[in-house]
Amino acid sequence: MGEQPAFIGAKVVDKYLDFATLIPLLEKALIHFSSGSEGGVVQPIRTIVPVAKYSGFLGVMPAYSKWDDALTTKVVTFYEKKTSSEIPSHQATVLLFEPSNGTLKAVIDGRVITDKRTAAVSAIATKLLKPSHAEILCILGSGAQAQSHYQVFTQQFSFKEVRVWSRTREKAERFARTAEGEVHVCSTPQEAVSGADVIITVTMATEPVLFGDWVKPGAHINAIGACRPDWRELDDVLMESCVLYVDSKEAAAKESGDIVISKASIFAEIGEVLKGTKPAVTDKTTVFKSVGMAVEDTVSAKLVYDSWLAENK
Ligand SMILES: NC(=O)C1=CN([C@@H]2O[C@H](COP(=O)(O)OP(=O)(O)OC[C@H]3O[C@@H](n4cnc5c(N)ncnc54)[C@H](O)[C@@H]3O)[C@@H](O)[C@H]2O)C=CC1
Ligand SMILES: O=C([O-])C1=[NH+]CCC1
Repeated sequence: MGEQPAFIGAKVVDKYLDFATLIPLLEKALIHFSSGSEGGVVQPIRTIVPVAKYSGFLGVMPAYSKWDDALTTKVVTFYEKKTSSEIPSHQATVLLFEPSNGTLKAVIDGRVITDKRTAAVSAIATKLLKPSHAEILCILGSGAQAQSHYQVFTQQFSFKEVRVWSRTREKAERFARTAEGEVHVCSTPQEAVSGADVIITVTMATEPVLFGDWVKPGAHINAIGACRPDWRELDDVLMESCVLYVDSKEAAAKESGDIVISKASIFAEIGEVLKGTKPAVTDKTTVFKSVGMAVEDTVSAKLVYDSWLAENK
């Protein structure tokens, strides 16, 4: 038997995954992913196992990145109904392998990776697609992704006003209380969205919570939920009238009800915009529909492992 794999928990992951370091790595990964075989990313569509009895899902997300020489698989579970406030709706573990021989090098907490890399990718899309004078940020949802998106968006941009709406007002109020800056709690999603320049939808909704008629023309929307083909966050009016960007065309068209049900056509992957092969439209309403990609977990896990190794040699 060789050496035991390292076990890296959530606190350590959080310490090493700072957005300023993570964002450039994710930008490169998105470019590599959208460059076909030249990009050296091997990432099949994830396998999802429904656990219908408990309204849950288990996803397996493997990827290899030639440029990072990193091989991982994430195993993620997500449950529609929370059984306890202590157990997060999404839990994950990332396994990091030595690519040259397949040895397992590390077992890494994947929850913090999922929260942070998803928010960082939304920030990348927003930098490209937001209107030139973006003053009002609106967040629909108040869970784990709302937290990580708030963190990176307040770090990377300077909005004059941040609004939050959540199904349960008390949760929105808790979100506002624990936020570092001022957050205005709204009573309805329409109130929160009205006049907003950038909107983030981070809910477990299965029916639309954001309607095109409410959205200020030219706003940019990051749509993070609705990762099942029969789940939606955005209505047909918005999906049909926006310029639609995604992380992966193949995955988004298969996995998200926002696209499957509306049959909206995809304009570009965000990696194509970063590469310069597709334009960033900033004078029309844009949607970045994110479903989450394994290669984002790969580069995040490698950053965590390399930082951990440097301190624990
Ligand atoms: N695109 C990506 O890469 C990723 C997407 N996600 C998705 O992001 C969304 C949020 O995830 P987390 O913050 O981790 O979950 P969470 O469970 O921490 O928070 C969920 C939020 O959605 C709200 N919510 C639940 N049902 C709702 C409904 N029917 N209508 C309106 N609001 C509702 C809850 O009140 C809560 O504020 C989920 O849909 C999740 O699957 C999660 C990880 C990665
Ligand atoms: O990319 C990801 O890890 C997920 N996307 C939706 C649920 C989990």
